[in-house]
Amino acid sequence: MTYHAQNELPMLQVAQLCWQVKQKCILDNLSFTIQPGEFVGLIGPNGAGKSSLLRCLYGKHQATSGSIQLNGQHIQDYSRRALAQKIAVVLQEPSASFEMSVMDVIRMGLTPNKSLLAFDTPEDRYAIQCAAEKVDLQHKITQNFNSLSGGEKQRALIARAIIQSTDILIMDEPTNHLDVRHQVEVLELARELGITVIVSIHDLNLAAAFCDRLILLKDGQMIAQGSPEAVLTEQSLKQVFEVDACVDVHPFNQKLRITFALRNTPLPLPKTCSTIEKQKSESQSTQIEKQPNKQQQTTKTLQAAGKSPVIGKPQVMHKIKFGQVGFE
Ligand SMILES: Nc1ncnc2c1ncn2[C@@H]1O[C@H](COP(=O)(O)OP(=O)(O)OP(=O)(O)O)[C@@H](O)[C@H]1O
Repeated sequence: MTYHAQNELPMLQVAQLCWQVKQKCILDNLSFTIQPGEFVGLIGPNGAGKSSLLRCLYGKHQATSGSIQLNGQHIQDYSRRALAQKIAVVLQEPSASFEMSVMDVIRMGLTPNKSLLAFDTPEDRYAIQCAAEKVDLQHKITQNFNSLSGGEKQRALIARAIIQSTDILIMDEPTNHLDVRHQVEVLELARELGITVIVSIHDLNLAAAFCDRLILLKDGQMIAQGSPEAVLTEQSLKQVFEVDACVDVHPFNQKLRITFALRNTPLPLPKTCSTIEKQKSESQSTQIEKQPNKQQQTTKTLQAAGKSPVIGKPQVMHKIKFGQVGFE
């Protein structure tokens, strides 16, 4: 994270932000600040409000109450063009399909800073070429954007954001369509830009590896914010995602490593087996009282399970004992 003087004005200041749709509260009283150069991750389960919060931050949604200030000025006081000069946005799915080449899509990043009728300068063409190379699409620059794979589209939109040359980059699940190498590369790329990055992300290991700070949301409320170490605890993950997680340190990069288990108790035996186990233990307590012989015990267990005893086949008992199969 870049150094910030203690009293430096936050780049973004969000105060008691609420956003409602038809009386339903989607974002509930969120307050936080973001400093220049910070890499901030929004995390939380599906429907937590990550995309809604990002949409408020880049001015697509207007807050129902509360405020968002960018460099000390209310976000709704910026014109669309002025906002596009400050904030670049990479969305999960492009809202429009672009019947144009990759080069033209990337070139769109230049428009907030150029007049509409201006021709490309050699510097513009160089910037487009460099941005395409950065996202590893230089060989597809003339291809139609709509014919790209999901991951390639995502990278083209990131190239468009790169040449927009803004102070803030907002990305909504930018790693969604990407393979592992490109996931890491996209986040590295965003980090290398040295600008403020706000990213919603589901992969908590990537969030821990790349983000300076995390904001953990659930049901539109902020559950925690702070360093990955402060936010990604086993308790908070259990509370928010309802899964058991093991949080330790990755030996490669010394960043947090999160491993999930859906349950921390052994899987229950199949119903037939556990029923039989229960009946068996009841049978055993009966055995202590009455001391029946082994054959009587077997018969009693099988009868309790509603099955006919098969005398002279002890392997059936063996199967019951180890819970491998039922009688079916
Ligand atoms: N325009 C809208 N109208 C009605 N409900 C909406 C609208 N936008 C979002 N919501 C609701 O708000 C909640 C939060 O949605 P949002 O997309 O912000 O969550 P998210 O954390 O980004 O989820 P995911 O991880 O699944 O992308 C959801 O219940 C969603 O259905």
